[in-house]
Amino acid sequence: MKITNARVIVCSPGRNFVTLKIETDEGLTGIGDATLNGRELSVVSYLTDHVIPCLIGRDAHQIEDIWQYLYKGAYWRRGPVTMSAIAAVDTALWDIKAKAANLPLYQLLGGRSRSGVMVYGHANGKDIAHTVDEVLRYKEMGYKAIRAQSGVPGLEAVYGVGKGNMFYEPADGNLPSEHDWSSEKYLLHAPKLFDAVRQAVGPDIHLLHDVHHRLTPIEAGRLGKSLEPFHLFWMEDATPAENQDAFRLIRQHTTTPLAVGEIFNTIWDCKDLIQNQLIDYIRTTIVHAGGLTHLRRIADFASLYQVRTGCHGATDLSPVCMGTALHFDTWVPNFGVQEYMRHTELTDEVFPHSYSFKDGYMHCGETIGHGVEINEELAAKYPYQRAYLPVNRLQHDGTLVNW
Ligand SMILES: O=C(O)[C@@H](O)[C@@H](O)[C@H](O)[C@H](O)CO
Ligand SMILES: [Mg+2]
Repeated sequence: MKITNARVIVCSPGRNFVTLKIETDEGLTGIGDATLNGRELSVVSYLTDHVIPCLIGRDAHQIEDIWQYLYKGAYWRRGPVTMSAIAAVDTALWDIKAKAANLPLYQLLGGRSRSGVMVYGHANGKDIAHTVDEVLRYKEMGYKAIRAQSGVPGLEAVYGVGKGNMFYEPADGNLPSEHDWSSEKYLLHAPKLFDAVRQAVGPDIHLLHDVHHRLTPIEAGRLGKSLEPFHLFWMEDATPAENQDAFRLIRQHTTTPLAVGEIFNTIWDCKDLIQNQLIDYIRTTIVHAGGLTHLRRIADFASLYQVRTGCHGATDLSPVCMGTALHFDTWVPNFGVQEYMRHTELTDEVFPHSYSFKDGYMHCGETIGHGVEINEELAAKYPYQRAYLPVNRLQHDGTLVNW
């Protein structure tokens, strides 16, 4: 089956999405997500100018060979732009292969390992009382796992605290908006938040928290220790992980489980973390980590060390990524949890899909392929709009820190 054409579709039904569509001489088509929040057009160019010309005429069935060809063939390996572009090709080809086999994608991976995919939702509040209300609202909706974030007294805007109730969208500005930060204020506040949340929600709900790379390793150790009484499911991105060894220091101080990896692109970003058992959950997902082909490789490696998966699932990953991740989650033996931030109704209209949510679990559906399509006519009504993620500065002197 030959690849005859490939096209990039950029749309912005409320936020930007980049989608690759591959066509074949047998009439089968497949789509893949290539969205890289705030840097979307660089992936568009990478695909259009450099990848698509190399795809035409290749056998769409040779997924592994095409993956290696794009990864090794570029000479310049890794990085978010390269790996998101490879991911889009890979996802579209898996979609095509599953359609050719007349099977839902998870069947090609090895079949079903579980009845449903446990997901966590986002409870965000401006203060502790508001976050507690939100956590209870998510519990009411059936969620078994809930991430809690709250505003910090004395800080104006804090990561994870959005404006609306269901749809949190951090890329909010034509230029990056500026937030202020104080680790001291946050470290005093977070244990109070989880004390209140745990008391209100009871012992059975899994609670998660995202630190968004904001602490030093020793501060993260302190936070993890102070959250131990509230038995979190995980503490995410406690410190930046360019230096994977930083997690050793956190580990020495706390038994709070650690998750990291939404910004990782390859197995090399998490190899040391995994083999030294410095983390409990790996957050890489389809789009930013080279597609299903590479994500599967990471997950298999992680399984040797009892590290479980917890795929990134923010709204800047399109429904195409979400749908594909749900097939992966349905199969992967060392599954932990899947993040689920709901897309808006308009986004769901642009990307009709067969996945669904019920009682805290998601189901990838039995549609052949990955089960997500794009309505190109509707997509064309919402052209690209520049939008950046915020930046963060220390409150007391304006030093730029991690957002
Ligand atoms: O855990 C998460 O979902 C996040 O950290 C993301 O919301 C992240 O901020 C965005 O994906 C950035 O584009
Ligand atoms: Mg995160």
